[in-house]
Amino acid sequence: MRIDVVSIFPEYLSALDLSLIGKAREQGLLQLTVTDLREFTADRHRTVDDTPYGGGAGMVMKPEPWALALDAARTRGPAGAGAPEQRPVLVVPSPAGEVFTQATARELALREHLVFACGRYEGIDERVVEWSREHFEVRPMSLGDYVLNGGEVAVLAMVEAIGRLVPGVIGNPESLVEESHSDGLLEYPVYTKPALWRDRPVPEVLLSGHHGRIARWRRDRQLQRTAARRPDLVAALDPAGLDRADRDV
Ligand SMILES: COC(=O)c1ccnc(N)c1
Repeated sequence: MRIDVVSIFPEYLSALDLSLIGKAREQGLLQLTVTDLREFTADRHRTVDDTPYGGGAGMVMKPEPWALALDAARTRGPAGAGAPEQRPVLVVPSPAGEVFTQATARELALREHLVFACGRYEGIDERVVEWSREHFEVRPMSLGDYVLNGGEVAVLAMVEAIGRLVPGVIGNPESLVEESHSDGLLEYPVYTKPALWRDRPVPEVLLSGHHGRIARWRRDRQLQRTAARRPDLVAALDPAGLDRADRDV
């Protein structure tokens, strides 16, 4: 998978040099390039913003630098030989976007080329989004209902959520199976040594070695936790995925 990120604060994305994503880049599992939008300006001050038409507070990001930067990212193309099979996906982090979920991460982890456009100020001139539709699948994307100062933090979260699903990035793919949202439920609580810690014991069943009882206990905890913290997820569950014991929780 190829990932391109365009930002006026490329150093914000240096966290992607670390840990699992950093290692995946070294191993060639992910090709990730971060580009400074200001490289695509033509004036001495490397201007990327201007006042909004129609008035209002703040500044808007100018369209031309973005068009040049996105064209450069697109033609950098996905890994491997030949013309890309799919159009690249242009992800535009925005509180006005579709909500990014684990399902979105799974969907985007299957794509060849993702381009992330980090907006700042009051946002990017809307004509860039319209212009981009010719060569990209354009996806304004929100992490939830709150506002950030720029798209960079959202890109860090999305690249991690997507990148970890790319085959080979996580050493043990088993650990992807039972995590939150993988089956529509929140994950169960986890424990490790010591068995007794500050007068708090580990739940007995987890020490029993009885795999069936442990699986049942974990599933019950998932259902209870999800019902308590995310009733919206319970409402969205497919009843066919619940067995009789689930319904008794
Ligand atoms: C500038 O970007 C944002 O404020 C943003 C991006 C993604 N999700 C959000 N909830 C906000």
